[in-house]
Parts: sequence; C-alpha cells; structure tokens
Amino acid sequence: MVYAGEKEVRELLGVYFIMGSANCLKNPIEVLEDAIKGGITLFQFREKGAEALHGDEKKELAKSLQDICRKHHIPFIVNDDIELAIELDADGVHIGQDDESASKVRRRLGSNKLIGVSAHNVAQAKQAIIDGADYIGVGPIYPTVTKLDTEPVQGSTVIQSILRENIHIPIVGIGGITEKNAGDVIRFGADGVSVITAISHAPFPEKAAKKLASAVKIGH
Ligand SMILES: Cc1ncc(COP(=O)(O)OP(=O)(O)O)c(N)n1
Ligand SMILES: Cc1nc(C(=O)O)sc1CCOP(=O)(O)O
Ligand SMILES: [Mg+2]
Repeated sequence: MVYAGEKEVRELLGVYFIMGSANCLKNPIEVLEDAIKGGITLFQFREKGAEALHGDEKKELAKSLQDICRKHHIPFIVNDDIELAIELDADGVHIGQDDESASKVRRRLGSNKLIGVSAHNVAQAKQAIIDGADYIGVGPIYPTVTKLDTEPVQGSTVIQSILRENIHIPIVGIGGITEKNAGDVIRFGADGVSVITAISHAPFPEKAAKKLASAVKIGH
C-alpha cells in the first residue's frame, strides 16, 4: 500500500510528473532520475502519441521506470492502460472521461490502489467521487502543446467552481503548467500540479523539478 488516506494523497499530488518516451529529449530513465532528485512526489507513465512504444518495448520501459520509482519510494501510476497496471502491480492508474469507467476500474483494482480521473466540470468531479476516485486531474488550466484534443482552456474556473460547491476530493491541475504559474494553480485551490513539458523538456530536469516544488510550497 503506497498511501494511507486523503491527506497523504493531497501531499502526493504536489509535483506530479507525467512522461513517456516521446516526451523526452534524452533517455527517459535519466529524465526520471533527475526529476526524482529534484523532488517530484508522484510519477505517471503516459506512453502515448505517434512515436510511442508498444508491446514488449513499452512494457520494458514501464518496468525500468517503475524500478526507479520503487527505489525512491515514488508511487508509479499508469495512464490509460489498466492491463499493464495490473500486470506490473503498479501503484495506481489515471483515466479520462473517454477511458474505461472509473467504477469498473475500481472494481478491477481493488481498494488499495490509487485511481485518478480527469474531470472538466462539477458533474464529472461528483461522478468521480461516486466511482471511487482518489483524486481528480483538472485541465487544461493553461494552453498546452502536449495534448491536442483537450477541452477548452479553463484557468481557475473549474477548480473554483468545484471548491465553491464543497466537493471534497484531492485536485491536481494540468495543462501548460510551468515554474512561473505553478504557484497560481495552488492558489486557485489545487493540491498540486501535474506537468509533462516543464520537466521533460527542461535542459536540467532536476532544476526544473526543484523550482516547481518550491513554487508549490510557496503557493500553499
Ligand atoms: C493527472 C492527470 N490529469 C489529467 C490527465 C488527462 O487524462 P485523459 O483526459 O485521459 O488524457 P490522456 O492523458 O489519456 O491523453 C492525465 N493524464 N493526468
Ligand atoms: C495529458 C494532458 N491532459 C490535459 C487535460 O487538460 O486533461 S492537458 C495535458 C498535457 C499536459 O502537458 P504539459 O504539461 O506539457 O502542458
Ligand atoms: Mg486517458
């Protein structure tokens, strides 16, 4: 078991690094090791896009990244691919509105795995709680170049409407987040920030992760 309860989930969301091989400018293993040195709190393996690995190559990379996470006690989350998460005994999964339903995934994974669900409005946030999600990913907060088929950019609006309605679930912001705006995302009411480009494209991923961690701390 990698987490004990809601408070711990909120802490885990602090600097949530998401990455796959296609996002990296150098070896993904080095990028992850540097990001961990810089202070990331959670990692999601998101092997997606035209250049993504498949089959055994995908599994081997996932295993290597999971080993690094285990060594450093960083929970390893798998994006979309529930079969892979089960096969590797990952610490959890992240699913979107177009993926397998969260309630079904909760039944498949049991109660001791972390499940994140993307939510773009209040109704989806409420449904995520009913379905047994541990946290929601809310975005895109800012314009992103990483994912083309996103919902419209929302700034603070969705996070704030979720909080105004007293919906109680850990929240991580996503989309276009950098060291410069991460503090604002926390001040909007998110528990943490999830980033791809800000770390994976940084010339020094360790430094980038450190700056994000510090912005998140100041934002709280
Ligand atoms: C933390 C976090 N939040 C949102 C997403 C996006 O998930 P989804 O909408 O399913 O899109 P893909 O990432 O699968 O393209 C995420 N991955 N992580
Ligand atoms: C994977 C993803 N999901 C989003 C959403 O809004 O649900 S935005 C996004 C891409 C995040 O990458 P970057 O940090 O490079 O902007
Ligand atoms: Mg998805």
